[in-house]
Amino acid sequence: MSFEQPVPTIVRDGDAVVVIDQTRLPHELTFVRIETLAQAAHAIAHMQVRGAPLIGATAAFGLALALREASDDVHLDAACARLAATRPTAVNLHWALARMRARLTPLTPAARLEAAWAEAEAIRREDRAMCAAIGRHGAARLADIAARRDGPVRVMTHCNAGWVATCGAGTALAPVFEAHAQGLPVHVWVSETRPRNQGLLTEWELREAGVPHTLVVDNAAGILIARGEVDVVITGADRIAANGDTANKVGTYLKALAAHDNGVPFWVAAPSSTLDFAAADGTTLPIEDRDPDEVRRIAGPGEDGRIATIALAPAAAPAANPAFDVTPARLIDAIITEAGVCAPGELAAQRPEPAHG
Ligand SMILES: CSC[C@H]1O[C@H](OP(=O)(O)O)[C@H](O)[C@@H]1O
Repeated sequence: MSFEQPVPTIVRDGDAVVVIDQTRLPHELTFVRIETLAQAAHAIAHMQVRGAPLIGATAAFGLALALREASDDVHLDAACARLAATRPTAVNLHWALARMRARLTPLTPAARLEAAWAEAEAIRREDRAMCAAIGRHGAARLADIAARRDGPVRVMTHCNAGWVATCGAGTALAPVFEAHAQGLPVHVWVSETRPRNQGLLTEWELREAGVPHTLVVDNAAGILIARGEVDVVITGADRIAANGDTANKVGTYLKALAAHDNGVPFWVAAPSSTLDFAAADGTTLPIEDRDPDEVRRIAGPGEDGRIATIALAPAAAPAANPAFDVTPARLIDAIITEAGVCAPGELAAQRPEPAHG
């Protein structure tokens, strides 16, 4: 029995879409009903919706919502620009908008709304299938590791690339969920991933799925790897350049360095919608700088159980908040996509065909 996404992360409901509000997780599972372009853009920019593949799907549905308001070329272009401006690093957002534009531009304005809903749903459905394939390919590699050792396969993750970040079973976590579903013993070292602590979403997903795991601070990664307590590091990706250089949540690069220094395999898992063949290498990948207050402040349930935000550092503390970094291909041992597992240098063979023409 393969692992299935427990709760839909995005689903159409009439003339709206309903998404999980990830800013309330892992403490509260709540939903947001998105009815307009503005609400879709807000949800992406403020990370109510997050995770490269889910950002792409949400932008696609956001375009359909925009066309409910008006479907002429000027409005279509303005809506694409507004959604594209929400977050720069996850290429899935820009891939989805380009795919939607290629599908809609040739149509008459009157035919665009129905086609937009259909194309957005196709993107959602295809991402679900891509996650499942990544799970199968990755689980087979985890089984290879299991065959060489006693005890559970010990996986380290970074940030959250689980089912809440996608339209399906996840990317970096999909092999873990699939291996666990197949009865393969695994244990996951879950890095909290400051400053937004998306690792707490990973902890929640794994706990709900009954997968053994241990939550650790990001800075524990080095000693765990050096001690030989990690068999493989698996992360997601937000944008993978043609040579395999990978932009992912800040801190990924440091884990890749520690893994490389200790001979621990480092795998990146992502659907082909994360591949950016327009970027020859990682030197041009856009890195999002987010509000420094995300470094100074943190949110969580207070004594009364209500979500509160507290200041870890004074407002006067100068802070910087690069949200991603770039891991060079030389530090990556394998890239897992829906097409299979390859070395970074073999990505060209996985270049997807254009969706329309
Ligand atoms: C399958 S999620 C991929 C990727 O997206 C996350 O970034 P964010 O939480 O800012 O949306 C993280 O980098 C994941 O690895």
